[in-house]
Amino acid sequence: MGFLLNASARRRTDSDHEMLLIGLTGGIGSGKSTVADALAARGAGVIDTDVIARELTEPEQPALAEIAATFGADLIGPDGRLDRDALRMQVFSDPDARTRLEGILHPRIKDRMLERLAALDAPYAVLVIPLLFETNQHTLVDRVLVVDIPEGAQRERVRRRSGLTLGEIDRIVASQISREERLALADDILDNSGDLPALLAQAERIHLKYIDLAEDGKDREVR
Ligand SMILES: Nc1ncnc2c1ncn2[C@@H]1O[C@H](COP(=O)(O)OP(=O)(O)OP(=O)(O)O)[C@@H](O)[C@H]1O
Repeated sequence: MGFLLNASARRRTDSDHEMLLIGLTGGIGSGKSTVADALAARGAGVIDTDVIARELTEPEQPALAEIAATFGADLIGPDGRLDRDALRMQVFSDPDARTRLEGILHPRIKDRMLERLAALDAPYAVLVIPLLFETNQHTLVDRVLVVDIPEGAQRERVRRRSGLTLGEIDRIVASQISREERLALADDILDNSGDLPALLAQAERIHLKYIDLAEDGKDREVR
């Protein structure tokens, strides 16, 4: 067993992997995908739960049939594809609906994530989980890496990319854990208030740190 002696091991509860597990999270538009791509390019094993959620709701997938049965067949277009915006609108302001949707997707996401994790060959693994704290999945990982962004820059970047209105962005931000709470729960923080090169330089440093931690874990295993 590796990683039992570092501070992060306190999180090792309902999961027991040999590989160092990093949970990567942050608010909407904070830069999670950018960081995940940079770490993957360095050799980290990256598993993105948003990507898995999209795969699970492709046409013909069992989860999609369950979503249609629960939320209405009109969410599926004539091409068999899920109308993600319509579903988001339905669950966004309705906590019960949101819980039902999570009940359909989360167990499947977790299964697929663990399956991919078992197949990874990498020095450490990064699980990209946007709602890591909100869904209590920080108990799954050894360390939590938060990408932090000030609210002004966050609104601006999301607006530029998504076409959401500022009001819609504010509602999404308000539905997530606060920036302060997220930072308080982080083990490692990347500050994305600067430009892209500044973020990538931090990603490089954290990658080297994780390589070291992964090596330490292996050493303890051997001893
Ligand atoms: N430091 C930066 N300077 C300028 N643009 C940036 C910076 N970091 C990220 N971006 C841009 O901001 C947008 C959001 O970044 P990214 O997609 O990595 O965030 P995310 O946290 O994965 O978003 P989401 O929560 O929507 O999945 C992207 O268009 C990205 O290229």
